[in-house]
Amino acid sequence: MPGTASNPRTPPYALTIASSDSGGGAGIQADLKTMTRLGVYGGSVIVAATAQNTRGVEGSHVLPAESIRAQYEAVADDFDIAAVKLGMLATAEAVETVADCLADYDGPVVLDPVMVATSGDRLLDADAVDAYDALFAQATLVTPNADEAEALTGVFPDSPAAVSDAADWFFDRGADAVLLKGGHVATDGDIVVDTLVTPTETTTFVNPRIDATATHGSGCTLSSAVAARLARGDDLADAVRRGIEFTRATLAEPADVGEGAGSVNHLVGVGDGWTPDES
Ligand SMILES: Cc1ncc(CO)c(N)n1
Repeated sequence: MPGTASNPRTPPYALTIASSDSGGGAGIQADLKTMTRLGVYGGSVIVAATAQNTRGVEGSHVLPAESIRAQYEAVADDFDIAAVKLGMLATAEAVETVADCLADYDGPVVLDPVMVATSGDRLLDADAVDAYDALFAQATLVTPNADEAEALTGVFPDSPAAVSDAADWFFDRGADAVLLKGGHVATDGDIVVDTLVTPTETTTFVNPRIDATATHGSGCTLSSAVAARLARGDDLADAVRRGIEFTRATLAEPADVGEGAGSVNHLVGVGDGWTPDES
């Protein structure tokens, strides 16, 4: 039901805790665009401001822990947060601060363990990886790509047995579910297999591979789309399926912006955007 000025509608509210990509294709910018496209009101806690474009990461400035905490408290005090997405957390101190902020939060948490940008630049300090352990215990879903899964668990998830072993590593640390993304895994035939694993169930999502070079922002988009669908009340498997569908749409018609490989296109299907009612 559309709202009116005197009787506003109440959209679900989701929060991204992640870092700014000045270029706009990944990070907080991808998260907020995705949440908007999926009908969710998005808020943000900015951990670091990266100086970044489609070619690479030029620099990164991490906010002080008290500023990260103050942003979270301002949001948590005022909004009913229906889901949280976690992206680039930069340092061990920031990871610990976020884990501490979320200790009392009991809604769904989608944790994208961002470590390296598509361009190859590091986004997480090496000594921050151990600090993640405190966050896995709070995660409803962890969404590693195959390289992140290997860096964390020691297992490259390119077979059902390896997927199961990698997932067990996250379960040992208290995660409720893991989505092992297949985009970085070579397959026979042009398909991508993403596998959602819970301690009791395994669901595979098999899709034709999109031959995309403009993949910047795809991981951020998927994890925030899943968080948005969870905020809208989907169960986990539906949220993941729809998150994959939206991400595939943004990959299939990439945005030709910047001199680098380009970005996923959050404007897919938007046309010229909102226009005033001229009638
Ligand atoms: C800020 C930011 N978050 C995440 C990614 C992952 O692509 C990126 N490149 N930049």
